[in-house]
Amino acid sequence: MDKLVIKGEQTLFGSVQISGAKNSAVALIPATLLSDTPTVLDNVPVIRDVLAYIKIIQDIGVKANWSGNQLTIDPSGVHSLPLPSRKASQLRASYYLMGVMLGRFGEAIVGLPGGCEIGSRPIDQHLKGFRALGAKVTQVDDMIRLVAPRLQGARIYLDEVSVGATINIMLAAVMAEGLTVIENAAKEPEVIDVAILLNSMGADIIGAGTDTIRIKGVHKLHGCYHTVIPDRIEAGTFMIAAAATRGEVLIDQVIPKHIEPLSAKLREMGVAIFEDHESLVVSGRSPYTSVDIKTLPYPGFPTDLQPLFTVLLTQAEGTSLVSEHVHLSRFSHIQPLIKMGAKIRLDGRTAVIDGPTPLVGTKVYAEDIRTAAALLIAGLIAKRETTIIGWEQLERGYEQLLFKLRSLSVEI
Ligand SMILES: CC(=O)N[C@H]1[C@@H](OP(=O)(O)OP(=O)(O)OC[C@H]2O[C@@H](n3ccc(=O)[nH]c3=O)[C@H](O)[C@@H]2O)O[C@H](CO)[C@@H](O)[C@@H]1O
Ligand SMILES: C=C(OP(=O)(O)O)C(=O)O
Repeated sequence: MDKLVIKGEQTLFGSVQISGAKNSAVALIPATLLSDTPTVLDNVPVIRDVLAYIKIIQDIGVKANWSGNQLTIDPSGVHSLPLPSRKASQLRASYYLMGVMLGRFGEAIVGLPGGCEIGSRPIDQHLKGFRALGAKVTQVDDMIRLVAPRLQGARIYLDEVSVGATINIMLAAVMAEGLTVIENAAKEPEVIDVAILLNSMGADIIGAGTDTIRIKGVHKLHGCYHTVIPDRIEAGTFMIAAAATRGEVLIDQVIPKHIEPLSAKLREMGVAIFEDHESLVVSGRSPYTSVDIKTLPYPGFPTDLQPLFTVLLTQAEGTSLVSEHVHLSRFSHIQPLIKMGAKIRLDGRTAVIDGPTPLVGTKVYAEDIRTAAALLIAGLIAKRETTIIGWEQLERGYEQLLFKLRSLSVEI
């Protein structure tokens, strides 16, 4: 199926269980290859990026077995092989095989990563970290080669707060000689999740979740059992959808603190949110007032929810400003939204949204996963039907999305 047709003017009601986090799972899976005994990962989302990762590691001798959402990874047969670009470009997180292979075998040959096309996404900070640990880095066409028979701990200051670089350097440094200190590190919950896994495997990491992470190298890691944290972006998607459709949804199996930057903004515009330990209820209201958001590294407002929040702001009274400070040109959702009737203009890295405007369903094209999610929400509130081409991007990161939406009374 190459298009998704959404009936307009729908309201979400009911409860939904949030799956394990895509951006954690795709880092935890390669991290398990640093040991030579099996690790059990629980709450792993069955999504396309995870399945692609499993295929990649199976090709280098790793055994992986599913039991529901539990994934057992046996890396005892892993061997180092070049990861060609056609495989590495299937997803962003293939870059973690650089840190893992370098840490485990002292050598890695990995193609440049893929992922959402949301502007330039350099990996210079990953390479700066590997160089600081003593690796020789060369690039031929779209392949990166890293060599370091023995990695040596180092002090690394990141010029950009990067989730990928922070995790990749942690992966390479866990078995390096001596102490590594990452300064200006990313503080995202996914960084902490990886550090918890590595520590359960025998690593010595402190400070994950702050901007200074200290890693004392150890000689060997072992397998363990670990549960993937809930996907805060999936949770945010349902929260915004509930608010935009003026519905009421219980979002279950979440860590409310991880979604605080979104909850705070929703409350500010008039959405009612009731929090419990592992769940929250989002209750849509009318009218909403305009608010401004600025995407920033955690605990700032997450860039991955910016396109979706923009849709909600088209329904708020007044002018809202959305400034993108992480992926500076992440605005491919703006044109399709304008086609649906939204009043949005772009001024550099800021979208200016005048609302409220009724949206009208039409045929729209989604270039990446969060644009697809944004257009899905736009389709739910629009008049008439919306057809999304490129909707299969959603399968990269949303587990059983259509099933979950149908259970919230959505016709799709
Ligand atoms: C698989 C995964 O986890 N993807 C997430 C990860 O992507 P990803 O790890 O690619 O994003 P980063 O946190 O690295 O990027 C943040 C910013 O730093 C810049 N940068 C990054 C690395 C580098 O070497 N040089 C550099 O300049 C990027 O261009 C961007 O402007 O974090 C992003 C920011 O929360 C999210 O949008 C993605 O969903
Ligand atoms: C940008 C995203 O993912 P990736 O980094 O995998 O492309 C995302 O999940 O919104």
